[in-house]
Amino acid sequence: MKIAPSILSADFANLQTDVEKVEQAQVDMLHIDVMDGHFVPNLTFGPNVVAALRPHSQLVFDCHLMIENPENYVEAFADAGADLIGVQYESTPNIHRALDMIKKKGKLAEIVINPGTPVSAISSLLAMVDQVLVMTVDPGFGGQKFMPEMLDKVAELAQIKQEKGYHYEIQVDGGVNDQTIKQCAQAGATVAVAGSFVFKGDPAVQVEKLRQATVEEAL
Ligand SMILES: O=C(CO)[C@@H](O)[C@H](O)COP(=O)(O)O
Ligand SMILES: [Co+2]
Repeated sequence: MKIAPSILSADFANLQTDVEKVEQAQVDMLHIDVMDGHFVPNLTFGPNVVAALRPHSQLVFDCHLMIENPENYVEAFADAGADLIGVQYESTPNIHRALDMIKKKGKLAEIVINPGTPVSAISSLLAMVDQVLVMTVDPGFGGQKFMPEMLDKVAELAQIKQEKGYHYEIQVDGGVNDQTIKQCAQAGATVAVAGSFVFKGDPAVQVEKLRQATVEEAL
């Protein structure tokens, strides 16, 4: 299981330091939650923050765009240094165009589904994406409770991937801690985002707890 700390719960006054801490913990990617105050009732970072962090980290930057009409911002995030760009299925009538633009910019493309969206809604997009993100909370805030009923969607995506020979990673995001990550791994998730759990203590210790939990699950 890959680990992707979300900087939504980092210390915004010391963002560079917190990014360096998770990088030293050898995590697999850095999850950057972009919110516009329209698609979700919260505001966070724009491409300028991504560009500011880029020279300070070698990590894969995984930008989770919780914004309306993300196709208008794909280029800006790609140019700012995003490696993987996630767009919410619910955020635009032009979801295929948004994914296509990400790929044309040479970046990894991710489709994200909210708790109310079934896997069947994105079946025609699965062949083209590098990652599918199953939200395990309603998007907008860190520190919410994990929704175990979303795990059926993770299992469904794992089965489709195997049957069709698709290559996407299956990411879970929201309420992931050293207990819920075990259920995610069991259902077939391959990448776990964790914000409040990682930054509520020493990130190195917290990341190790997540790793240990998935190792135990595999035994
Ligand atoms: O996309 C989101 C929230 O909308 C997430 O990436 C959160 O940042 C996860 O936070 P925790 O639930 O792990 O605290
Ligand atoms: Co996120």
